[in-house]
Amino acid sequence: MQVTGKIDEIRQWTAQARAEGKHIGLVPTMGALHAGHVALIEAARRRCEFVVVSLFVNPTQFGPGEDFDNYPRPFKQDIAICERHGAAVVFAPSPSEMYPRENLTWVSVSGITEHLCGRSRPNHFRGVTTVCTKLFNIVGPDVAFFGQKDAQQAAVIRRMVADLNMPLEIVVCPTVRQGDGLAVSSRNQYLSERQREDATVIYRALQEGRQMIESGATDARQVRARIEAVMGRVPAMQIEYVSLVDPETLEDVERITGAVLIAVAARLGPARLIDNIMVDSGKT
Ligand SMILES: Nc1ncnc2c1ncn2[C@@H]1O[C@H](COP(=O)(O)OP(=O)(O)OP(=O)(O)O)[C@@H](O)[C@H]1O
Ligand SMILES: CC(C)(CO)[C@@H](O)C(=O)[O-]
Ligand code: BAL
Repeated sequence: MQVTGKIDEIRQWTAQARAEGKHIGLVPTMGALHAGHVALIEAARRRCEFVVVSLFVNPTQFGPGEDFDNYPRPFKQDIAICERHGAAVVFAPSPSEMYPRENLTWVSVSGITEHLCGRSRPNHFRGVTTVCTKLFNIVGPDVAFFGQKDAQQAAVIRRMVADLNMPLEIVVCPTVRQGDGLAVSSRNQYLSERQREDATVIYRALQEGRQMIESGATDARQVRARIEAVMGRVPAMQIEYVSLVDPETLEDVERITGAVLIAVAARLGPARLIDNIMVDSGKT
């Protein structure tokens, strides 16, 4: 496995792989790799002969007061995980390699970025879409792999790629969970043992929402109230949002007909946690 922080170098390596007829898969990450990332790398390996994993804590997607400085960066461990799971290349640029000058050019998706996490993280998705565009331009992947855990991010990237005719396919992989249902996330590291236990209420609450819908509930307000009540059993849980939205437009739904995405965000001590499930009411 090769490792580089240099754009010129990764370009040479991917050009060579392309010339050899290999499909290039890209797994964009911010490092602190875990089972969720490993599932993306494995999905990439099944589809592509040449898998690039990027490790880059992207400053432009963090707002003031967010955890950019504290975000975990266990570089050696990440390299070992990529090697173990068969990546061909790790691309781990520095901030100055990615942003050598003041950035004046942004890629931003309107509409769907304004719901859910967009409300509390105003420039977040602009940072994500800009850095993903840069990564796509640098690596030139045939396929890029994202996780459903960040459902809004996946929807935004899909939309950007479609709207701008970017020549790659986006694959979204299912959320990897721990045995008790908690979605695996790098930010779970911020939780104390007690908070880690409390965090399991999020998935239980989502499951209650699923059961209500599968038992025939069609009023989104009622389902939301139930989810909030279950999460509220943990006094330390500060709910940011519980939303039932259309999976593509991410607009709130009032009456549940067909597929609905239930998405939540909450603060628990030092961590901001997000999770979601897709539920199909079977009604059209
Ligand atoms: N539990 C998971 N299951 C599937 N994919 C995941 C999971 N967690 C993260 N991913 C995906 O991995 C990619 C890189 O995400 P990132 O490096 O931000 O990890 P993260 O654990 O989501 O970190 P954070 O806690 O900062 O949100 C994203 O496409 C993300 O959706
Ligand atoms: C897609 C991404 C790597 C862009 O920095 C990041 O938002 C993430 O890790 O989900
Ligand atoms: N996984 C999403 C990246 C972020 O929260 O900044």
